[in-house]
Amino acid sequence: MKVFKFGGASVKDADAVRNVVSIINNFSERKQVMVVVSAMGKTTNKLEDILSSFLKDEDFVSLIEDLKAFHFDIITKLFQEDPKNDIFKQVDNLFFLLEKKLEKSDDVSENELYDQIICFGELISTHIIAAYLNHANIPTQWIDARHYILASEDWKEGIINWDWTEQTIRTELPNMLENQVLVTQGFIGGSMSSNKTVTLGREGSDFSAAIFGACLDADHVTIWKDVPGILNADPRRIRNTILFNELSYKYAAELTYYGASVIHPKTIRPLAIKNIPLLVKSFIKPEQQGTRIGNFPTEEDVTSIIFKSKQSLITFEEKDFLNVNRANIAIIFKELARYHIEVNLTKNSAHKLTICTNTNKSKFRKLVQLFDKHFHIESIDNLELVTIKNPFHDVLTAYDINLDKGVLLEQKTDTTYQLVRRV
Ligand SMILES: Nc1ncnc2c1ncn2[C@@H]1O[C@H](COP(=O)(O)OP(=O)(O)O)[C@@H](O)[C@H]1O
Ligand SMILES: N[C@@H](CC(=O)OP(=O)(O)O)C(=O)O
Repeated sequence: MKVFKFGGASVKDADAVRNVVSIINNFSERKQVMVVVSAMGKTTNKLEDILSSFLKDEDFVSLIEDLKAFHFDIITKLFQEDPKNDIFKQVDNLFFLLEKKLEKSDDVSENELYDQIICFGELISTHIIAAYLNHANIPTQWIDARHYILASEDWKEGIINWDWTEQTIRTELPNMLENQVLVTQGFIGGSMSSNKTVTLGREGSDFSAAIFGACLDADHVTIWKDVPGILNADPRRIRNTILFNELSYKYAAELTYYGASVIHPKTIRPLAIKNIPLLVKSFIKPEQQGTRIGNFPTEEDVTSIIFKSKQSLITFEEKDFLNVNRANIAIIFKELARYHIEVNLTKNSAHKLTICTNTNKSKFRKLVQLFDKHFHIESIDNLELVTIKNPFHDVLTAYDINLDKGVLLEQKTDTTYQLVRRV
């Protein structure tokens, strides 16, 4: 069996959905294929705006209306010859349920509410894709990922219960895959302790595809993108990029760790453990090979450039003229792990520990609360982490990487050059 994952860009309008259906038709046997789909276009960002307006007591209803109109426009175009198709009622009902969830309650934290609202993007898109596949005479069943992927109630970044998830997927899905296409949501799972939704981290649909692929021992997992495959840099940032035909799991994991947004960082591991190939292919030119990620030799001499934006440098400076020592470094790192604060780069000197991390104001406030007694804590925001794998002399000039606004931190090893710059 195989798993196909389609992201927001691949289902952003009616033509895009038609293209997805033609890929499923042409590149699968209409069975033994599990299709994992994200929310359409920028729907997840729109849902975040709706939630934030609701929390600020601003007008969120008109934002819901806009999002509903966006989806209705797509289904009206797709089901022109079938205006009575059930999908119209289903989408209407999902928007009704979305509005119902937006009711003030003191029992529900903002993060928990976030997950109950944000999941609607994927719920709506998968209903539409499944209905359109059936409309195109491709037998398809919609399934609810929350019944198969179980996660902890770490809202916004649920941690997978692998044993339960693997057992359920293995027991229930193979039969269902026998003679039809299964369509399900990326990015969402069900809670282990209630029947609530838990999301798996922004852009986490790739990870969902890897979970299904690993649990079903798939022949391969294909992620369909708007680029020809994995390139040595984001083509939106660098001209004349190079396509990797083959890439080792290790190198791919490294690129995603440094911030290559083309695949979610959690995607590689479950597939690498089972040696399941991960293909990254273009939904614009689906007949092209794309990139195959597997157990290939590491690419020692390819230069790759990765930009990770929305970074902050947080500095912990000792208040008592004590040096930053092993003991307090350990305490700081323990708390960073507890609050899921990513450490993308570190530097320590006699009195200071500096970390480069993803900007997150509320997590920063938490750190200040925790460590204020012993440390002066400062954050510098609006930064970008640039990582160059296998750099060469003059690499910055060659790739036109401009440092005019200032570099705050720089680190070089034999194979990797990293710098944090202002943007
Ligand atoms: N190394 C890279 N190779 C290819 N694409 C990259 C790379 N780094 C960043 N990207 C960007 O990732 C984008 C695709 O990811 P994304 O927009 O998240 O897709 P989707 O939402 O459809 O899953 C590309 O359009 C490209 O600009
Ligand atoms: N819709 C979610 C999950 C996701 O993975 O989306 P995409 O595949 O479009 O990056 C998000 O935007 O975060």
